[in-house]
Amino acid sequence: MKAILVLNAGSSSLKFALFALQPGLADEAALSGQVEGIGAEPVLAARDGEGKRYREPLTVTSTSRTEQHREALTYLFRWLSAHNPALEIVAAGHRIVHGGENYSEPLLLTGPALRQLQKLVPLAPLHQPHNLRAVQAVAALMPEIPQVGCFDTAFHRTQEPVAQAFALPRAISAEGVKRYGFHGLSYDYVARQLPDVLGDRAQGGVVIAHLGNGASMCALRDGRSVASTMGFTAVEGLMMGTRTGSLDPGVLLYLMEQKGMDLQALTNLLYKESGLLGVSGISQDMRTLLASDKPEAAEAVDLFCYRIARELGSLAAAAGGVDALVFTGGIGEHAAEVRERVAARCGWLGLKLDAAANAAGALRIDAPDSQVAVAVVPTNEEAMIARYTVEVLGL
Ligand SMILES: Nc1ncnc2c1ncn2[C@@H]1O[C@H](COP(=O)(O)OP(=O)(O)O)[C@@H](O)[C@H]1O
Ligand SMILES: CC(=O)OP(=O)(O)O
Ligand SMILES: [Mg+2]
Repeated sequence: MKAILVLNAGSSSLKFALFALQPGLADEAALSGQVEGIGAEPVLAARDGEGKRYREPLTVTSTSRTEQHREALTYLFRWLSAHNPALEIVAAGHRIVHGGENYSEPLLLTGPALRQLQKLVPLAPLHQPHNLRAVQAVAALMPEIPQVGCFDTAFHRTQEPVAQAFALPRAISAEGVKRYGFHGLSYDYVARQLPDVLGDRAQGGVVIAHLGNGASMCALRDGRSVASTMGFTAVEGLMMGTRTGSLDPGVLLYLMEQKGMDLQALTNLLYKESGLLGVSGISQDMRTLLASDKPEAAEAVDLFCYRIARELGSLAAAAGGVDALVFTGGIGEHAAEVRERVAARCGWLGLKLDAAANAAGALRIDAPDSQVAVAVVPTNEEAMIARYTVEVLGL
């Protein structure tokens, strides 16, 4: 059977999925998984449509993250052809984090488009280079198949100009220095489920919190993005696994002037050394922090939840009121304690959780007398990419 290969390359992981090409493409992949721990000790973990699980460490020859990304791709292609003899890959779809000013729809990746996208690498250093490397690797190994790029920024292009603007001099804004927003494929997928989960409220003011390793929130009205916590790069907004989120820019000036920190040191600080990892000094992984009894871990989790509640207030204003709050992403879907602690700070909105439903990870977790609906909707960026790939190629 023919299949679509989906690749979603992150900073330390390479997620993949194979979707059988059939009428009414299923959200369930025939085979999916990820190579995680790239840059350290990469491991491939996967499961097939029948639920059979695979887990194997990769033997890599290099310790460099970039080199290991390359090795992971080669390993993955070999592994895929050994494990899916019945599936013939006829097209590939990729998550490309930054589409910049020009790309607001999924598109067939050609040489000129790839050169444009390469220019956006400095705007998404943790993602864009790996996304594009995956496209090159597929082109080298399967030159005959078409490849489609799906952009994380695209979903937010419906925002009004005022929501995308920085208060910068006009000449700088005119160069495209504005708020783009990210996690758009995730918001797109979740937004399409909302009518079933929320009924009429789906058309009202809805805030979706995508809480993964990277984390952001998006305000929607009539199912479209009106505002987002992430801006020009994927470092603005919420506190994340290793990223600061919003930071007074004066802190950067201070660190440059008083501590002599240069561009590389500040980039590492903003993207890799801060967030849950930096504040706790223990881990970037929410599971580890929730299980820890160290006060530093508790402080990190508390700041994470506080920042979400603060941003909810801001997004409620942008959306002209909030009828529903929706959690998604690894933390949003699985960490009941985080949802509970965020909700506890949002009582002023008339938001109340049903504690038992929340602990059970139910789809709707608001209490009967809550004025705001609260839901947990698992995201599926890979299924969204597969659908767009089929659409763009007319398969
Ligand atoms: N059962 C769980 N409880 C708490 N946190 C979880 C659980 N499962 C996953 N997470 C957290 O989800 C985060 C990763 O989210 P995910 O959406 O998979 O990230 P990515 O941005 O890499 O796609 C990690 O912080 C991890 O600890
Ligand atoms: C844009 C972004 O932050 O993505 P991720 O959550 O995959 O790191
Ligand atoms: Mg993610």
